[in-house]
Amino acid sequence: MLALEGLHLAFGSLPVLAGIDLTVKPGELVVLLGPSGCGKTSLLCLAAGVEAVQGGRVANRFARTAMVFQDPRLMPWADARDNAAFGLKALGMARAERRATAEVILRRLGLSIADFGKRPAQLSGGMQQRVAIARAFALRPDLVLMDEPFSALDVGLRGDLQALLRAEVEGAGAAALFVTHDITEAVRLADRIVVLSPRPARVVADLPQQPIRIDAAPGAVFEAAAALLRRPEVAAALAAPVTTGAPLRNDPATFQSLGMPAPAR
Ligand SMILES: Nc1ncnc2c1ncn2[C@@H]1O[C@H](COP(=O)(O)OP(=O)(O)OP(=O)(O)O)[C@@H](O)[C@H]1O
Repeated sequence: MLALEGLHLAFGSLPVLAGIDLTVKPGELVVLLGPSGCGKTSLLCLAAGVEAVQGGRVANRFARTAMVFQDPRLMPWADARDNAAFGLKALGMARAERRATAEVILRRLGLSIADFGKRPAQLSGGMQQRVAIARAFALRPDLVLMDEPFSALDVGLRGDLQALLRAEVEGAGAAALFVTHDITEAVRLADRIVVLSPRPARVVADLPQQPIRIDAAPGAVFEAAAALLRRPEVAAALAAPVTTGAPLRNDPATFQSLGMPAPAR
């Protein structure tokens, strides 16, 4: 289990986290949803141990933690296969086995054999992000920390990668803490959604979700997002209009206000 207890963080005089309590249990996909700049990346860096704890406690009892960033951070001189295999050398795996392991995961994530030998500059943004996800899952992590890994991608591609990511997390039996400011992404992925307030961040809601089938109609995603926004504390944290009691119209303008495309009629 990952347990964050009473985390406080400030950068100089700027308070960023104001007492965060959060747990991630084995096998659970927790989405951390909050407005831009509220401190989500900082929280993830504390959980990963790359930011020093100032106040509170981080206890990570998972055996192996991997991280995926918004920017794929691939080695520009290495091909897709060597990038995906990057962490395996440190585990003492021989080169042939590293490459074979990377190929299996790259294939699962939608790369073809013709792509394995390409360097990042020869791959699209979406393919680069697939390689970054492969690099993380090649380690066979039991916890994956993800910082808005799809936010630079266009909407259609994001849907594909969300589906692949969920399959990968479930296939590995891993737990995941996934940061986003996109409510539709949150409802598509989460077993649990933890909502943060604007900076300094506090947890305003911690809500179990009925996971939506990844191939569900856009209307189902809309309904789940709307249900979340009917909670005043969530709407306030995300600076969305409070929708309590008000009928949500199933029209393109309503979808647009939620940052998602309207479903095809
Ligand atoms: N190393 C740093 N030094 C000083 N200020 C920082 C540092 N890192 C982050 N900040 C500030 O802390 C606040 C929270 O940043 P953080 O990146 O954690 O937010 P976020 O919720 O991930 O934002 P976004 O959704 O835009 O990615 C921001 O105001 C940011 O400018």
